[in-house]
Amino acid sequence: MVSNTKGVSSRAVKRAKLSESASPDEGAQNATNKHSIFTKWSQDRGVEISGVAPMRLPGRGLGLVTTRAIATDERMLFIPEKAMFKPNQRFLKAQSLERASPQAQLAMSAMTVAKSDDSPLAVWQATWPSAEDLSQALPMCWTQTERDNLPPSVQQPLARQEEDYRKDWEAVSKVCEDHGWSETDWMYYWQIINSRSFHWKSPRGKTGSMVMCPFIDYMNHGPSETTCTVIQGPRGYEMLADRDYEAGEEVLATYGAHSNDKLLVHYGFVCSSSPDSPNPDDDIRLDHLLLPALGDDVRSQLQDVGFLGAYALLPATNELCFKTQVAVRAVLLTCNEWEYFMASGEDLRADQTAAVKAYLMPLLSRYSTLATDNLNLLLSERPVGYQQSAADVLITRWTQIQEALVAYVR
Ligand SMILES: C[S@@+](CC[C@H](N)C(=O)[O-])C[C@H]1O[C@@H](n2cnc3c(N)ncnc32)[C@H](O)[C@@H]1O
Repeated sequence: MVSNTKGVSSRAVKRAKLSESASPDEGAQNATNKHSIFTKWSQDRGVEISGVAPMRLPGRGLGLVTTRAIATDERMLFIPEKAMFKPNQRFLKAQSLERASPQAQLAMSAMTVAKSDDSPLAVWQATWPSAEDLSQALPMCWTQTERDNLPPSVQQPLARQEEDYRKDWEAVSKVCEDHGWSETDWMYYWQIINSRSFHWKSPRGKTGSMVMCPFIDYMNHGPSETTCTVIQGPRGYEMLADRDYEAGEEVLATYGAHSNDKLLVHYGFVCSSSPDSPNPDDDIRLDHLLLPALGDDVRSQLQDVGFLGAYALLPATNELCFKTQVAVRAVLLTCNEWEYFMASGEDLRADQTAAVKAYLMPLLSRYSTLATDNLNLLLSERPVGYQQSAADVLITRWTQIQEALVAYVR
């Protein structure tokens, strides 16, 4: 039993379940209604909303937009703990799922409620993306052709996500079978939780848990230092304006200092980033180029000092990350020189920046060729086997990679 979802008016539920009509105007009207109904539903549960409202935004689903001018530090949202949807520990215990991952526990709790007749979450569910929206956006659901075009740096976080998904499915598959729910049903709720949950640590509890928070889950992501502040207070989450806003501006929160590779895998989008306006959180991973080039001895030396892997070019500063600089110097320098650089960040004798760049040039040039080939294929008139949305996001990511490489080797 999830206490914070009790008592929803069944009239509101039925209204929210109105199917979207064939007429575009009526469809738009219903879409507006379901967001108004959910806004009221959230307020009835103690969510405080001031000066923001949900709005459909091109290329990013729904987002929160200011309805009036907002001053720096003004509170736009407050989500009390009582309005949060939490894992249902009693149900999880009864199903022997206490040891499942926090994501699996929350997804299973949400699915159980959402699939019940007259679901108390129906008003909220009506505002979530559809299974089709998710499968178009998330690489884990893409066809092999689309996945083959992903940059090599995306493969590792994708493999990790698939491993997490597989373990969670193994943990819950029997419970799903008992309830007559398919893996496709389950995957939808797993993906919803993956992209819409928060980590809440109750001031009363010893441990934290993953939760869902109504209304604030409309908020789209922006890079670090460019977004509103979401803080956890003793009674709930607050969202404060980071600057003055005019009416009609989108307000963003940051989901973390994530690279675009990670955003693509977990959330199905990439932030804009170009040499003129780089994303401070982005990096262009170079492991697939550098690790094979280093050789066994150097790799083992780097492993000993904790510098093996996670090599990157940083588009925001047009520089190589420190680990990459250490790794290439392990090839170029004597042991003393290398250790001096590792400890001080400076070269003992002449500055090795140009030598490091010269070492990397053939590798980066190979990567640039791969980016060009993939872009040519995606930009060809009719790339076979690609959904438009997958092709678009791949074009964006490969262009970012290509631009960062060109800016560095210039
Ligand atoms: C917590 S939800 C935010 C609300 C969501 N836009 C919706 O329509 O329900 C997270 C999802 O929003 C989308 N999103 C968030 N930030 C975005 C951004 N900066 N650009 C494009 N899509 C974004 C992604 O689909 C992501 O998985």
